[in-house]
Amino acid sequence: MMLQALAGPQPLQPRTPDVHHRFVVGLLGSGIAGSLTPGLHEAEADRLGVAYTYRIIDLDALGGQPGRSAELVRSAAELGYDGLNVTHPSKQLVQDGLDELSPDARILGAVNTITFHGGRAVGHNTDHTGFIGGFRAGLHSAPINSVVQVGAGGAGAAVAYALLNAGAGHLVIADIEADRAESLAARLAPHFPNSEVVAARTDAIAGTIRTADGLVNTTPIGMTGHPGTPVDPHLLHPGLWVADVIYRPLETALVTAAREKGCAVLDGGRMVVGQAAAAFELFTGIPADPDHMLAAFHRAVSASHSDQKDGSRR
Ligand SMILES: NC(=O)c1ccc[n+]([C@@H]2O[C@H](COP(=O)([O-])OP(=O)(O)OC[C@H]3O[C@@H](n4cnc5c(N)ncnc54)[C@H](O)[C@@H]3O)[C@@H](O)[C@H]2O)c1
Ligand SMILES: O=C(O)[C@]1(O)C[C@@H](O)[C@@H](O)[C@H](O)C1
Repeated sequence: MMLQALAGPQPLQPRTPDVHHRFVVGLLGSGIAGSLTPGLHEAEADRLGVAYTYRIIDLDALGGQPGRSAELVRSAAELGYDGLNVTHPSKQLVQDGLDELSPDARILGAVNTITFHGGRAVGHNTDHTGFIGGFRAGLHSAPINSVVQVGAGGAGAAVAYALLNAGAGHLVIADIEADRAESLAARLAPHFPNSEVVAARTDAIAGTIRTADGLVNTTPIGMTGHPGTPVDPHLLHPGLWVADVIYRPLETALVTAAREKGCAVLDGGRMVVGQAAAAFELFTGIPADPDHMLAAFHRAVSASHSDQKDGSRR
């Protein structure tokens, strides 16, 4: 399918609210059974008195074929869904099922939110707005003149784009797969002529971290099943803010080490809440409140910890 770009800058285009409508949306991806995003949307809909159903469209349960992503987008449109969130491994693959892409999603080459308004499937990206909204809420006016980012995958692209959009002056991107960092830096640099975006080897960022304003982890290192820290904790210093996008767990080894060093710290919770709040507004046309959604997120995290404790006692 030939994709059209939406004309001009178009951050978020909410639809006109309709109080009598029951919204039906879903999350398309693999390994999503434990995702907290459906619960975040439903809690916000309940709070606002909006009739809302959020379904899981789990590729694993459908035979595990990521190649079906675009076909499933078209099926959801035919079935009357109002929209979809999209996650790994489908954020690129769904694009063949779309009519249009927002300018941001086009630059990022990744879609995490699809709206089906007026018979057109439009791909958006709320990961980058989610990150920067959470960053400003959690770290306030933290400086971004010089930032080191480790990880240049899907989340890394969104975070780098968000930081550059917010005016980052010098952004160093490192990835264990050096070509990923190079291609992300090369893709973003032309869109931000007033910023310096460079790729660096992971073993060559120590000096930059010592003088940087901030460090962001967008690798999976520190999430459940991927223990450790993406950089040597000895490089952290009190003048550095540290952000981690991982939210399972919220308290990663990097977050803990950064707190111990006296760094200002942001965990991955606000980004996941921010992407969900922006997607909710795109789906419904009704503004979501990120603070209420953050509270719902923390309740869900606590509940899942209690379930795990109960399970381990049984
Ligand atoms: N908070 C949120 O809203 C949010 C959103 C998306 C992803 N995430 C989290 O972000 C993490 C990354 O997800 P993704 O979709 O970008 O994954 P991805 O696989 O697309 O990208 C991860 C990147 O990290 C690199 N990497 C791995 N180990 C490394 C190391 N030791 N040093 C340097 N680079 C390394 C990989 O080469 C890859 O390029 C996951 O933990 C995911 O759960 C959080
Ligand atoms: O919470 C998740 O499961 C998500 O996968 C997180 C992130 O990938 C978002 O872009 C998706 O909308 C939802």
